[in-house]
Amino acid sequence: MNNEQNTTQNSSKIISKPRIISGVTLIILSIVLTLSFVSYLMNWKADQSQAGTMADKTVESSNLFGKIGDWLGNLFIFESIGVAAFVVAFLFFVFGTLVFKKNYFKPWKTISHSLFFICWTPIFFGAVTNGEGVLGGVYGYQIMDYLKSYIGSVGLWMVLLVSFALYFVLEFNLRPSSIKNKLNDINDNTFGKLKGLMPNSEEEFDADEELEKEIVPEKLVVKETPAKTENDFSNIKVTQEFEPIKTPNQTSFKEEIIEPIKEIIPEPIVLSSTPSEPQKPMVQTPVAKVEDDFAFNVEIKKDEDFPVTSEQQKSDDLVSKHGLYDHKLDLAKFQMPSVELLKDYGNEEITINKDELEENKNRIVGLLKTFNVGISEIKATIGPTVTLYEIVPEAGIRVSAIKKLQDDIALNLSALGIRIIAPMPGKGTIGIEVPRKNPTMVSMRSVVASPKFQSADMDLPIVFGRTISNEVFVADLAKMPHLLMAGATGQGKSVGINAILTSLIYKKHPSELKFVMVDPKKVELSLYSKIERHYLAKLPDTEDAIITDNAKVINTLNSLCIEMDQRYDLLKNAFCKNIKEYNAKFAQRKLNPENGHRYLPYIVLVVDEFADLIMTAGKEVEHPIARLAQLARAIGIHLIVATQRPSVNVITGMIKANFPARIAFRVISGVDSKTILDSPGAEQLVGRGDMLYFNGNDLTRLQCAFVDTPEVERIAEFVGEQKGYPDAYLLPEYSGDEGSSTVGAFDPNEKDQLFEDAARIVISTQQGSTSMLQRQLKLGYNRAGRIMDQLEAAGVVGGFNGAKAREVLISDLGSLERLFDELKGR
Ligand SMILES: Nc1ncnc2c1ncn2[C@@H]1O[C@H](COP(=O)(O)OP(=O)(O)OP(=O)(O)O)[C@@H](O)[C@H]1O
Repeated sequence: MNNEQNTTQNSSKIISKPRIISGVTLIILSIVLTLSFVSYLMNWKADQSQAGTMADKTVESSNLFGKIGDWLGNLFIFESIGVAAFVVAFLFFVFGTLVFKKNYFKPWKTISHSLFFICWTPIFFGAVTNGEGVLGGVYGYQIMDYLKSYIGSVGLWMVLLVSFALYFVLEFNLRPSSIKNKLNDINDNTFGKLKGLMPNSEEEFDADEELEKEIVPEKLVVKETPAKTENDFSNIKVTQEFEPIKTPNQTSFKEEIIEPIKEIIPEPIVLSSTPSEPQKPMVQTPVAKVEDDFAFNVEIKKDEDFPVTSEQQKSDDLVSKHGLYDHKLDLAKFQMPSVELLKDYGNEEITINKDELEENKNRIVGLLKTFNVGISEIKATIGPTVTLYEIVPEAGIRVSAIKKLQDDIALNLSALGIRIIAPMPGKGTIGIEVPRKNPTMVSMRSVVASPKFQSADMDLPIVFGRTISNEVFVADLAKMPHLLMAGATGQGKSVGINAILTSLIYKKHPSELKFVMVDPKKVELSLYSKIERHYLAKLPDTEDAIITDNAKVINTLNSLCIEMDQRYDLLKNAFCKNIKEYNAKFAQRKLNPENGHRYLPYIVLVVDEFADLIMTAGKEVEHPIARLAQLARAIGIHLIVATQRPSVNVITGMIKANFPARIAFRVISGVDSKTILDSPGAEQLVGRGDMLYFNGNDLTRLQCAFVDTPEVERIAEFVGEQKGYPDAYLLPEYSGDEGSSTVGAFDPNEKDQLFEDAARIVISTQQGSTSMLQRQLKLGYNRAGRIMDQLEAAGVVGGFNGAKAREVLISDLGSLERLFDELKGR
């Protein structure tokens, strides 16, 4: 009471008087009720016989609160809910504390617990006592009786037990795993540690608690003074530590208490027998001992322990019902081409011509001598086209010194078409590549059939040919992620493109890969038109999938940009980082096709003569190409761009920056080689598929595999004759600067926000170029194209003019402002 009053006084500054009064009243009421109930339970038999004698002064009640207490006990306990009446008293107390804004109890939790016990306890005691006594009250007995008559004794008990179990599960959120955890916690309990010491009487229990308090600081002392010596430890008076718990039961305790102390600190004492030795961390010993006594439970959460989202459940159900989505299903019977379709060019084994080897060796050694480069070792590796002579210079000759001579040596050997690599990357040698007199042809058949290619686990595997050590060379286009090919005419570029396309067709199902082919020469890729409905992609409403008209290339490239943007949106909505993740998610049926999701095939854009395209369409082509090259990697669009003319106005800085992987066939000059590879060497190649492959880091000399036109034809026919899709893969429609497109009347309501800015830029620069708008206003191609159309409709610029910029129809900004006013007035 005093405490309560104190509390009340302390908080009276912030709690209003009525609150204090009602809070105190409620708490007093709860105390009165509790005492009345206790007293009633002790005397109910005697007091009940006096029921109804409230007004009679002569009749005395034995209840602590007299007749009122008796009446309260009778009302709440006997006539109502039996011992559950205590819960009512408790609720009064709870409300009292709440009035004082004390949150000892969580109100809703307490009320729900209380309500359960107010309902459940009377029925339970009613059933246990079968109505005898007051434990269940009249209410308890009657409800129990009612239930019993309907569901029988067994049913009644089941209801009681199940409701009790449910209460625990729901109120305490009990699950088997959490029960297990709780049990483990109990195992870990400190009382468990002192299992053997558990006292029997309550007194002993209290003493044990004291012991716990004492042990904890003792442990800390030990931990914090690891350098203690024997003398130090002698200061620890075990008996003193436990002095406060000396009770009448001390003797029995003493034995038991000292035992754990011995267990906890024996080692440090032993250690202290060698005082000079630094003390071992004593912490370890007690920990180890404690572990001996207790089970150490480690719980590893399983997948089932984590909540399964409804989305996941849905996809799991779909997968279990239909299996994973199979993108090949539309062309389930499609047969991949067999190696037999490729021509067997006979023996491809490398023959060693010893005379040739000797002659070359002598020539190299002789030449190096003239430059005072002594050789301590020379090794030859014979490849299909060239033999690599690796030279280890004599001791004292630095590779850097030879490197300086590189150009002189190359000049002297250039007549032979020799390439010098000084030093060989990663080796302390100089490499000299000398062409073989009788090179061995590398057939496409041999490389396609090679285990290396057959087992290549890559997204877009390409088998280029063989390395200088006759090894099959396979690379992943998806990782490059785009490829620039250059080489003088007749050096094997077209064969190289065919080798790439053939590799991909041999490895990829039509549902996984689509080609967009641009062939300004009109004849190089025409063979592939047979596989239009299998492997090609095209713009809607176009007849031929293979694009030979440069004007159409711009539309196709812009359409690819739209496809790229759409794919990025799909990936974003699916929370995927790349096409692989996206397709895997789609296969697992986690993406709903009704939301636009679809299986995304890789798209490979092949441009056979890029120089021609740049010359005719200029920046209109360069920009979408650069944009695709910059962004398309993650969404599975890869570019292969080939050119005969590796000049800087074709292979611009922008193109080069976005094409880290490059191939150079033989070129005319070292300058061309530098343009493609950033280093000379391609001019020393021997042609006929001899090539250098640069992956951004290393330069590798390769002999490109040879695939002849009839072979490509056979493959195309084999694929083309099989059932294909109804049409080629349709790219998104592009309604940009098309020559044929007609631009409607100017609609001020549909005017782009940047319309006026764009018009001012066009007038001040007098250039009607969409790409210029893109650059200046930092717009996407599509939006810039739309603005250009609006400018045309408003009469600012003229119509589409092919590769050239549009004609600007207004000469000065003043006239433009007048036009704006006029447009506003419309
Ligand atoms: N990998 C190769 N192995 C053997 N011979 C080859 C190889 N590549 C090309 N050749 C030979 O070189 C010739 C020209 O090759 P290709 O048609 O590929 O050259 P190109 O660079 O495409 O020429 P252009 O640019 O004029 O079309 C082929 O007909 C073939 O005889």
